[in-house]
Amino acid sequence: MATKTKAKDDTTHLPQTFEPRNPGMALDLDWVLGVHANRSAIERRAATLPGRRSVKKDHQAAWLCRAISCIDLTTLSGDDTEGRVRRLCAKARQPVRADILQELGMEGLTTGAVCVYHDMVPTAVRALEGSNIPVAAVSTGFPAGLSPFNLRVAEIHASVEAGAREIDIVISRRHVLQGNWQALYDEMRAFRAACGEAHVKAILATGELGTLKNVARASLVCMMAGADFIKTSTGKESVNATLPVSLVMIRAIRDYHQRTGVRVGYKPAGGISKAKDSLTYLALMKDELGDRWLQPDLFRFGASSLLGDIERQLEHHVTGRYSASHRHAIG
Ligand SMILES: O=C[C@H](O)COP(=O)(O)O
Repeated sequence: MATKTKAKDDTTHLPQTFEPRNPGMALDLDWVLGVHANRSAIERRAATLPGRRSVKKDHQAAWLCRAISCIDLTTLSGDDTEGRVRRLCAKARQPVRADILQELGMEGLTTGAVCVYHDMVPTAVRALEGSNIPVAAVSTGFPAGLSPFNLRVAEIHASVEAGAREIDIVISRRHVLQGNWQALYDEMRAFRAACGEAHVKAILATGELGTLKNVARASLVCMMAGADFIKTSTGKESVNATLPVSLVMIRAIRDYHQRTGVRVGYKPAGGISKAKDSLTYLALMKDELGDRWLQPDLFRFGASSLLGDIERQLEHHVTGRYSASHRHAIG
C-alpha cells in the first residue's frame, strides 16, 4: 500500500435514521397544473454541474464510499441466471476488496440494495440472508408497464411474498402524455397499497414523458399518491437519467417536502457508470436538498456497472495504481 489513508466523511455526524414512509395525500390538481419547468434555465444550471471543482483525496474516497452505500446494485437482463444473481449479491455484501476497505476504515460497507426481476427475488433473498441488504424487485410489467392492470398488481404481491422489501414500479406513460393525472394518481395509489410494508419507488421513464413539465407534474402526482422514492428510468429507454431531469425531480421533492413535511427519496437510474458522475449526483443532492438526502434511505443510484469504476478509483486512491477494468467485471 502506498499510503495509510482513511476516508474522510463530512456527513458522519448525521444519525443513521430511517425515514418514515410517505403516506401520500389527496390529489391536488391545482398544485399539479400550477407546476411549470423553465427548460433553458434548468439546462443552464445542469450544464454547470459536471465542471464544478470536485472533492479530492480522502474526501473523495469518502464520497465514493457514500455512493456505494447508495447503489441499488442491479442486473436486469434477459439472460440473468441464478449464478449471476448470487455473484451480484456477494458483490453487494463485499463491494470492494477487503484490504482496501480496511485501509479506508470502511469495513462493513455494503451497497444499498440489490435490484432484480421478480424471478430472481428468491435467489437474491437467500444470497443476502443475514446481511440486512434489501432486495428490490422491478415490477408491474417492467419496463413498458403495459401488461393488464390486475397482473401488474398481482406481480407486486408475488414479489413482496417472495421477500422483496422494495418494489420499483413503472408508471403508465400514457397517463402523463394524455394529462390524465387522476388515472396516474389512482394507479400509483393501487401499486402502493399492493406493496404493503415494502417501500415503493415510482419509475417515471422520463425519457418517454416528452417535456420537463410532464416530468415535474408526474413526480408530484406520484408523491401525492404515496411513492417513497421517485426514480428516473428503467435503464431501457433511449434516454435515461440526465442532470436536467434530475434537477426537475429533485426540486419537486423539495416542494413536496416544504408543503407536506414529508421527505421522498430520489433514484437516478440508467447509464450512470462513472465514479465522477456519482460525485456530481451526490453534490447535486447536497446542494438542492441538503445532507439528509445523502443517506441510502433517501437516495439511491440504479446502476449495473457504476460500482466497478468506483472500486477502481478507490483502489487507485489506496495503492496509487489502477487495475484493469476487467478485474471488476461485476458491478
Ligand atoms: O434501475 C437500474 C437500471 O436498469 C440500471 O441501468 P444501467 O444498466 O444503465 O446501469
